[in-house]
Formats: sequence, C-alpha cells, structure tokens
Amino acid sequence: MKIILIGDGGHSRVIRDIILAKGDEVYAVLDDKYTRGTEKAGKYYGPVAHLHEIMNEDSKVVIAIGNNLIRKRIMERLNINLEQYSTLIHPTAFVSSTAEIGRGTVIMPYAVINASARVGNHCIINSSAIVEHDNTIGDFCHICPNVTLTGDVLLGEGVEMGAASAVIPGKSIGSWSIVGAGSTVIRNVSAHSKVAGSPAKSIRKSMPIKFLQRSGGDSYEKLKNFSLPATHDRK
Ligand SMILES: CC(=O)SCCNC(=O)CCNC(=O)[C@H](O)C(C)(C)COP(=O)(O)OP(=O)(O)OC[C@H]1O[C@@H](n2cnc3c(N)ncnc32)[C@H](O)[C@@H]1OP(=O)(O)O
Repeated sequence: MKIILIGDGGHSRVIRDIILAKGDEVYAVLDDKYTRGTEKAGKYYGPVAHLHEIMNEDSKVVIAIGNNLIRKRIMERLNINLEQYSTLIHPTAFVSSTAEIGRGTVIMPYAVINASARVGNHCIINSSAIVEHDNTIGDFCHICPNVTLTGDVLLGEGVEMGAASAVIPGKSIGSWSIVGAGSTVIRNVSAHSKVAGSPAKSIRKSMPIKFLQRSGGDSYEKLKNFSLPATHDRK
C-alpha cells in the first residue's frame, strides 16, 4: 500500500519505519515547512495543501504528528473520509483478534492490545505500551512508551498518557487530560485535567477555557458505546 504521511518530524520518521517493516511504501510526505512540491529518492515532498492533488485510490493517509490537538485540527482541515486513513500496526506488536483498532491509528513496536480492547481513530499506541483487556480509548489519544493501562480502563478523547504511567483497573480519564510521565492513576480523572505523581494528583487544569469550549470531547456514554468502521487495514 502507498502511504501519504502528514508531518515530517521525529514521530513521522518512526512511522516510516513501521511502513517499511510492513512492506508498504511511503509515497509522499506533506508538511507546511515545504512551500512547493519536489521529488526526492522516489518520494514526493510538499505542503499539506497538495494532498488532494496526489491522493488516488491506491494511497492511504496517516497524520504523523505526535501532538493530539494538532492531529485533530489537521484531520478537520483535511476533510477526507475516514476510510482514506490507514491503520498501521508494527509487526512486533500483539493485537488480540478480539480488539478493535480505529482508522489513522498507529501501533508502535512491541505494544500489546489485549482482548476486547477498543482503540479509537487517530490514536498513537507507542512503543511497548500495554493496553489491557476491555479498555476503551477515545479518538486522538497518545499512549506514550511503556504505559500500562490495566483492565477495563476508559480514556476520553485526546488523552495523553505520559511515558511509563499506569492506571489501575476500571478507572476513567476524561477527555483532553494529561497524565505525567511515571505517574500512577488510582482514581478517576475528570476531563481537561493535568495530573502527575504516584498516586496521581492534579497539578493544574490542562487547557485554557477557550480551548475547552472548542474541543468538545466525547461523553463517557458515547465512548462506551462507540463502534469502529467495519473494515480497516489490519494485517
Ligand atoms: C517518543 C516520545 O517522546 S513520546 C512523548 C513522551 N512524553 C512524555 O511522557 C511527557 C509527559 N509530560 C510530563 O510528565 C510533564 O511533566 C507534564 C505534562 C505532566 C507537566 O508539564 P508542565 O505543565 O510543564 O508542568 P511543570 O513542569 O511546570 O510541573 C508542574 C509541577 O508538577 C510536577 N510534575 C511535572 N511532571 C511530573 C511528573 N511526571 N511526575 C511527578 N510530578 C510532576 C513538577 O515537579 C511541578 O511541581 P512543583 O509545582 O511542586 O514544582
């Protein structure tokens, strides 16, 4: 498959390795640091606005940007069908046959997604992260390297779980919250919070009010009942 990457930073380079490991092809890299289109080593580099010109039925898109909010804003700006996004799973990752993985989501080396877990669209499950059975992870989340989400954890939209953080079973973390690296979450965390430490405690609100109004975020009820597209690019 030919993949068009949006974003040309460090995260994008890691995603390129996944594409190569899967035997797919990086077709183009689009980033607004490029003002015009050029071809280099068989790949097209150009501004994001060139996407609609270069897309065809053989190509799929991945937004290769680590920041959850910027990933969401770019998705809104691209305004393409969900089916045009690819799901990328590194061959060393374990994904249960009963897990569901959304479109545009990237699963990095050695990650584990266990039985009946549901991971939304445009998420990053980073290297060696563990998503245990029956988790529900909203769209645009980033589960950083070495995170452990134990059983039945529920994450709202846009949650960032800092590297090596952990959540005990059955806890919920509200939309657009941030959990500090190395923290242990033992109580539910409300939306738009920033928590850190073991046990994790609030360090302050994560987002300004203007952002809270714009971001929306999914309700827990909606998340619990969400269903992913019937077909996706799992291999
Ligand atoms: C491949 C990759 O790179 S993936 C990306 C991985 N990235 C990460 O894991 C980053 C995670 N980010 C963090 O842990 C950050 O420290 C954050 C987001 C939690 C907080 O960042 P900031 O908002 O800048 O907070 P700041 O550094 O000002 O700290 C505020 C307070 O919280 C404390 N604090 C911050 N982070 C942590 C943490 N992880 N654990 C415990 N306490 C923390 C600070 O000591 C400080 O306490 P004080 O007020 O008593 O001095």
